[in-house]
Amino acid sequence: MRGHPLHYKVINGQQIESGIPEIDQFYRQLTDFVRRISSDDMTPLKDKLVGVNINVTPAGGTYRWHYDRNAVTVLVYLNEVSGGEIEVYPLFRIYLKGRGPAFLQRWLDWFVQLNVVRQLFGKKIVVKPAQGRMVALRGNRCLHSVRPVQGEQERVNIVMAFDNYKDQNLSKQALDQYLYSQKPVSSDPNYTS
Ligand SMILES: O=C(O)CCC(=O)C(=O)O
Ligand SMILES: [Fe+2]
Repeated sequence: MRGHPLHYKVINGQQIESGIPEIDQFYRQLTDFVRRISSDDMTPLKDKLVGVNINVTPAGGTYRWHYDRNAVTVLVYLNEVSGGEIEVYPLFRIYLKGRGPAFLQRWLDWFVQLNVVRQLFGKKIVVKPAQGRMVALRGNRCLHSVRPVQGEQERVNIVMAFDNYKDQNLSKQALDQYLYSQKPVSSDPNYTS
């Protein structure tokens, strides 16, 4: 694959809940901490499939520049590998939060992640994966990506998503409309308000 491919395997939230319930518990126990650092009414996602995941990124795997759909993401790295650093531009998104047309948000997101824009205006933070290391970010505001994993070993981490209680209902509506409606809607629920 070329560019910044999406290249990883996922153990989803339902598999975690039945097979590794301790991790599901840990996810729910983090809620207070996330509320404190974000000063917002965050909850684990109602959607059990996507709320907590374990990502297994094989050697050579990367994760392209993106924003998460949810407000706060907490990552816990389970092993140390060479490469595989997460790169973050904190609060770099020009975020309309549904107060503008979807095409404009899509264009702003495309523009801001251009190399030249990032290099001129951004201040990048790079974090190496290490066993037990935790990273919390405003996933829908911070532009982030993962550098290629080097060596032979897979990179393994827990990804835990939190969102504002009200926003979860909104984005669920948008997703349901996207999945089930006959009407043409914006092609990607990331860009519906
Ligand atoms: O694995 C990481 O360090 C980041 C993963 C990520 O950004 C995501 O799953 O949305
Ligand atoms: Fe992400």
